[in-house]
Amino acid sequence: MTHENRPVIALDFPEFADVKDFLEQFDPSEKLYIKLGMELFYTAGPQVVYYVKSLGHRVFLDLKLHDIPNTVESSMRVLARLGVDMVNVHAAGGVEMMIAARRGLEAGTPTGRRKPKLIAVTQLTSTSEEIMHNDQKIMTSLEESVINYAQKTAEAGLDGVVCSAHEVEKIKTATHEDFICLTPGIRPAGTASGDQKRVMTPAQAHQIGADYIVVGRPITQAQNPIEAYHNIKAEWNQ
Ligand SMILES: O=c1ccn([C@@H]2O[C@H](COP(=O)(O)O)[C@@H](O)[C@H]2O)c(=O)[nH]1
Repeated sequence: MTHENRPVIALDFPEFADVKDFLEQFDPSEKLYIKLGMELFYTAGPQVVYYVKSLGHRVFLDLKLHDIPNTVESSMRVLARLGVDMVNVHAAGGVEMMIAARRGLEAGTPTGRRKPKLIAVTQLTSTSEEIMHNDQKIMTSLEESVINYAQKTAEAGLDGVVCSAHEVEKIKTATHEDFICLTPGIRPAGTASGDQKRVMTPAQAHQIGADYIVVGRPITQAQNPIEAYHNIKAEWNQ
């Protein structure tokens, strides 16, 4: 089991300048784990990755690739050159697509550089069982669907999954202890869930054995983001 002791901060901002403003609030000696998603990558591209890496932070590039295997493979080959620490795909793309993603990442990682971890999204943490039944017409329980995606991800040889903290124990049993469970949908007690449906506090996520927690708005929209980050980090490491 991995325990990444830093919460992964989701920087869902519209502009590169917002990233700079946010990161400048931290002591430069504090090394963070940053998640960059579609919003920033679509506006700022690789430059924002290079900037965050130049400050010595880790980067999870959360682009959730989901396309035909050939397209995913060639996109992963390109993403592998960026120097990020983790990337992802949607498990719904299927085993063949996930194997292609892995192949692309392996082929694209420059010699001597560590290959980024590759994980797959199971069911988004904004999805409830009702939404899954109505919109996706997957008529199993949500937990069964998540576990099925996790098993397919393991079969494809990926490093782990994105899931909610609620499913971590069952996923580890269905795959293996070292299979990464990265969990968004983290909400400290008393904070708004927003669009997230399957939520847990940092302390509960720790207790249940999540390997990574991802936290966005409870930090980035807090009155004092640095204090919010340190409180969540302390709760996660209790
Ligand atoms: O299932 C998923 C997959 C990815 N995310 C991403 O995590 C953050 C969560 O942000 P909050 O502000 O803490 O809700 C966000 O960037 C999502 O794109 C997820 O929430 N659920």
